[in-house]
Amino acid sequence: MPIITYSPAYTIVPTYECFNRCSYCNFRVDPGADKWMTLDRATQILADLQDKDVCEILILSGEVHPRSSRRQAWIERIYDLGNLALEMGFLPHTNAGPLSFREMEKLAQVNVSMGLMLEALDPALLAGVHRHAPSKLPQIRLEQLDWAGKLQIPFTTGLLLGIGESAIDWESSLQAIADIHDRWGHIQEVILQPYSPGSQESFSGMGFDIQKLPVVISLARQILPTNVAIQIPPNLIPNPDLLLTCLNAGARDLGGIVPKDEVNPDYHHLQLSELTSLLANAGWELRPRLPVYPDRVHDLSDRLQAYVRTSKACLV
Ligand SMILES: O=c1nc2n(C[C@H](O)[C@H](O)[C@H](O)CO)c3cc(O)ccc3cc-2c(=O)[nH]1
Ligand SMILES: C[C@H]1O[C@@H](n2cnc3c(N)ncnc32)[C@H](O)[C@@H]1O
Ligand code: MET
Ligand code: SF4
Repeated sequence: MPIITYSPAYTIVPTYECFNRCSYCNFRVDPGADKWMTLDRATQILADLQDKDVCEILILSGEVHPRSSRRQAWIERIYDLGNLALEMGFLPHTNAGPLSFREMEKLAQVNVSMGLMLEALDPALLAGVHRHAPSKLPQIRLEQLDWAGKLQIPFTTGLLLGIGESAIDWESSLQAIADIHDRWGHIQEVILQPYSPGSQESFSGMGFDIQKLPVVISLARQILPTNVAIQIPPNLIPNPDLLLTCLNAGARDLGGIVPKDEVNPDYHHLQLSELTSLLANAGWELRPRLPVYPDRVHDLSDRLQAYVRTSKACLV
């Protein structure tokens, strides 16, 4: 049977505080308004996960301003959380927004893959949903993808669909990702993420017309090199038939299946057993994977490769 993958994951949030205010965000709180995740708390959480089928620790963070005096402590905390996860047998994947080259290099030491959504290139968004989000400048994000390539970090990026971008923009954003991948070969997957309205945000847009997702997947499959997988989030796709149509259009990965989707807390995942039988009935085998794809493991440091080999490798 042809294979569809997912990553058995758990999300740790170093902080929800974020100096950006993307108007579709259901995650952020104001700077200073939450307590950062402590290493003690993370140790407890990870200890509770030891006997569960979890391999990836997704470290997803709100952002401290690059010129804030708290920036360095924030990076240190994210580094320490990654290191702790490794030492406790898990494999971290961090997405903490744009980083300086030095910061990226540092966090790469304790992550088997990292990520940053390109989202969209359309400059119109800077007057729309990204009006108060300096981190979402397209040039900054393209530069991040390029730096990640230079550092040979196995990388996840993607498009956020339905935030006011034009349909032409899907093509140019995908082409930009393909071009960077041609240069460095480090993009392991591209997420096609339908913007999904939640209860906390200020935007309250319509959400992406989910019926169009298969079309965007076909477009992505035409533009992206074959060794870049297309990831779609099953909890944001409201009916099983449409999910199967997306797979037929070329999506091959369902991303992190987590107990709580921190970005879209209003959308729950199906039970793994339900998802497995849904796919099996349509002739697909659902199989767990690591947060680093097999063909990218050789890019990791010896230390990280050793962790990959001895991780709870629930899998492989
Ligand atoms: O559960 C989620 N996982 C998200 N992930 C995690 C992803 O599903 C997995 O961590 C990767 O596939 C690595 O295994 C992201 C990873 C990125 O690098 C960039 C963006 C996202 C977005 C989400 C998300 O909205 N929800
Ligand atoms: C982690 C990634 O999640 C995406 N993101 C942020 N808010 C939403 C939402 N309401 N719906 C879908 N995706 C979202 C952003 O692109 C971010 O980079
Ligand atoms: N702040 C980062 C970004 O937007 C990651 C988390 S978003 C909820 O790229
Ligand atoms: S989407 Fe990310 S950058 Fe934007 S406000 Fe939310 S946490 Fe901050």
